[in-house]
Amino acid sequence: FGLSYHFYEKTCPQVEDIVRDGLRPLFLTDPTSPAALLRLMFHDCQVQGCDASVLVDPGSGSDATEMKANKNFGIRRRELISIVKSMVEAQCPQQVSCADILILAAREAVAASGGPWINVPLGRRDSSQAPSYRLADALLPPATTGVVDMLNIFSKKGMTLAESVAILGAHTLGISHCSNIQNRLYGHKNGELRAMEPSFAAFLRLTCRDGSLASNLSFVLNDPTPFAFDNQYYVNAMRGRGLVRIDAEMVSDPRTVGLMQHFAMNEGDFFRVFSSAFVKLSGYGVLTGKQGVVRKNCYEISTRPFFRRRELFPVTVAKCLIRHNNGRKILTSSI
Ligand code: HEM
Ligand SMILES: [Ca+2]
Ligand SMILES: [Ca+2]
Repeated sequence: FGLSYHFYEKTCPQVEDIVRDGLRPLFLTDPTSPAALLRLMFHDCQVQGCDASVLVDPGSGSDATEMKANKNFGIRRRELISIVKSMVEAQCPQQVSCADILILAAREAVAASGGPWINVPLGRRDSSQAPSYRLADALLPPATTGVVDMLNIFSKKGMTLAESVAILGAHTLGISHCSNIQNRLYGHKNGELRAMEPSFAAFLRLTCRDGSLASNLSFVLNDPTPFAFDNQYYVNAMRGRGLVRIDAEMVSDPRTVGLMQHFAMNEGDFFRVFSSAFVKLSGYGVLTGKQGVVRKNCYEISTRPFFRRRELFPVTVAKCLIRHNNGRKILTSSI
């Protein structure tokens, strides 16, 4: 019982259109949001699988949720998923999981930025438990991740070497905060500065001047075209302008440099391999069938399966009405 390309055929055939039409205007008002949603998908899938756990807010069954993890620094625009979810709920109540909406939103983020349109199977369910921020901090890769650890992360998701190099092409969108590249400028470890093109190193030092306060506020573009999903990330990295360690190290590691070069020259191949990598990442550790729940609000863990809530609904309303009327039985008789 896995994911399917026709999962909502009967229950919400228009779901993919709702997500697309809902997001496009939001992307226009904030062109940095596609990058945010693509990274959000990775950070969800990496912790307890693609189950929308990253969307859960504190105060709904767990007091310190994933977003409290240091490694989730820079994760933003989670509210877009809630906005789209409410659009979907209006047309197909209690059918579509937040986990599926999150994947569809990331797919739209890629397509709307000029990248490939990726056909993704659906049928994920939402977690009914929010993992602790400690688990997120343990599982999300640090900014200092090198090639060996990166390949380890993605081979666990069934990705080939080429797919692992292609999924990092997500860094064609968005930004990195200076705090995440400090190690590359002042660490002098692993010959990192030497590998960097000198004028780029000078530019980074200027943009990310020392000082911890400034470094959480200032940022650098991941590639020269941060709003366009293109292969400039690879072109840029091949020129010694890779930003975070993994971007730079992939052009010096013999296992990955050939693929970096290839994707820099062949955008079509990058798009194709990225698409299959995306499907593998988005299918990682998913809950399906009767596992998990379909949350009503993406930010709230529901403690009971949904049908139980619906059964309880009239009783709950009745109790509230009685309370609000100080026990007078005016309205309650109509229930
Ligand atoms: C070993 C793997 C990875 C490492 C070490 C890594 C590291 C980072 C770091 C340090 C940042 C900067 C965050 C900030 O300062 O706000 C970043 C940004 C980003 N990452 Fe990754 N990343 C990895 C894999 C991925 C994957 C698999 C995806 C998506 C499929 C992804 C998508 C993004 C995007 C889109 C941004 C820009 C976010 C924005 O503009 O808000 N990354 N990454
Ligand atoms: Ca998750
Ligand atoms: Ca780009």
